[in-house]
Amino acid sequence: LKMYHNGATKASIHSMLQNGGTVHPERFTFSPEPTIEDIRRMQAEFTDERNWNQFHQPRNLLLAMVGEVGEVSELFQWRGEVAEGLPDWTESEREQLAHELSDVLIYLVELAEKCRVDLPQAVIRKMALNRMKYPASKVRGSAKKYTEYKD
Ligand SMILES: Nc1ccn([C@H]2C[C@H](O)[C@@H](COP(=O)(O)OP(=O)(O)OP(=O)(O)O)O2)c(=O)n1
Repeated sequence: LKMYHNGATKASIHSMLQNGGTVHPERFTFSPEPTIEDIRRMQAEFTDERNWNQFHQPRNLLLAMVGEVGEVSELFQWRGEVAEGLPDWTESEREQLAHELSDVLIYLVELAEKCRVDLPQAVIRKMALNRMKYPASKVRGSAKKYTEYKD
């Protein structure tokens, strides 16, 4: 792994540049685009152009997504624990991971579309439920499931 000044890596420098040059190597954000709706539309165009909609029923999309989750798992198996930022991974391994995670997302987004779940809004609702179920004041620093909390 190539290290720059103060142990910064190529990935952490990329994240610094992404974050307006501020030196917070631990901070990471996504690009604002494409949105989930952009991804839905791009995949719809991809399948339309190939007349593949006939194969893309919800159950098939679910199986395809789970298959791609398996491919993500393959990249992590037998490695032992992997630290945040994947410091020991090669550029090629990182790119493979980016591909497999994208496959999972593409199928997830299309599955949600075919099930008529408005995914971005569903996430907002679900996160509101999560916050109610796990009040920060009550659960901070503990990973217990909500059923294990008394009062
Ligand atoms: N019937 C299909 C086949 C592929 N794809 C798209 C969505 C995924 O992003 C990607 C999946 O392609 P592959 O099934 O070829 O899987 P991989 O890209 O993971 O290749 P491999 O299984 O060889 O690693 O292509 C799709 O929408 N519908």
